[in-house]
Amino acid sequence: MHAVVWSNNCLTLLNQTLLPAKVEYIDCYDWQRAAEAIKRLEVRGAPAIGAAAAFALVLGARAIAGLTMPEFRQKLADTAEALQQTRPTAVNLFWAINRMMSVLQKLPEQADTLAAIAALEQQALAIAQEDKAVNEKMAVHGAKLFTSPVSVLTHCNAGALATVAIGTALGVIHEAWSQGNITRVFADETRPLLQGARLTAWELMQAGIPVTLITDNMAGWVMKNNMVQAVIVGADRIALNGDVANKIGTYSVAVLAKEHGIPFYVAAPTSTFDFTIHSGADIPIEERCATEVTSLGGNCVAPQGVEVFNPAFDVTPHPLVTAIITEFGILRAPYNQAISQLSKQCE
Ligand SMILES: CSC[C@@H](O)[C@@H](O)C(=O)COP(=O)(O)O
Repeated sequence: MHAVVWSNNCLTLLNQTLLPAKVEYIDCYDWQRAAEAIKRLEVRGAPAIGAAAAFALVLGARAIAGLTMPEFRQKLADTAEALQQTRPTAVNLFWAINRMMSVLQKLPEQADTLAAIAALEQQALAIAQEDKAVNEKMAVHGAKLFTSPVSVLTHCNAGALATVAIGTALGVIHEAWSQGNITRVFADETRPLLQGARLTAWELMQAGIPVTLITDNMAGWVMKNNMVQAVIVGADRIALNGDVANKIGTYSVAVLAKEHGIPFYVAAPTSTFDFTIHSGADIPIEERCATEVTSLGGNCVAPQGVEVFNPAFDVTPHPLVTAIITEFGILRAPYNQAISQLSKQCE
């Protein structure tokens, strides 16, 4: 199962809006289709969005190969700008686009558009390849947090479907489970779009990891009854002070974990850290359309015309975060220090 695949100048995306009912792929031959897929959540999850946007830029570059180099640069900058508009919260999108555009700055003076396209493709492939390596390192570091068999709870989907490889939080779960230290995963269904029910439950069942699906409002009761001993989630953007933006509902889970004395872990690669913002207050929170809340499985579940608030993400304040698992190791409070140290390692 691969969420993002690049071959023969085509970006193939597993259509996550149809899972688990249908396993269908979308072949993107132009950047516009890839951008549409990001907006519609056909491809979703912070690292997967970043990789998809990188390949979308290669598609965009191929379409304008015949332009002069100055025109090519300008047009590709417009494409990058349009891709940045697709989803505002996951910083991996901006990180990947910036990495791609920096390739153009490093080209030799005499480089033509074909050389530029080749360099862009190499960079997109490197972004995808690195995500794989980073997932594996996080899994190894994160598994060290689990030294005896426990049940864990997760929210949304931070698995293979959200990345290029094994996932962030689910990568850690997979590794700890293979070491005998995770006995069961409780997956929040994750309203409104049910990434937990549709994607996480499906992924874990495919991997043979015991999973129990619960609705979001059951998490507190599950904790109260000692049915989970840790929470582990992914992230879409982490500020310098350790505040974590992730799928809406994550904040509630973190508050519940604190109340029940359960550790709350976040697994995220360095591409999910925004080293330019000081706190979660600076993280743009995507708001999505009302119909995601007023309908369920295509059926209307609310009165026509009701006012709706539909933030796709929330911010968990850093005091609620027990540890952040990265490819470089485990970060703990004080996060300001740990994250500024991390930013130096990434330079
Ligand atoms: C490794 S993915 C981490 C996050 O991107 C994930 O938890 C999440 O919130 C995804 O939201 P989505 O709206 O499905 O893109």
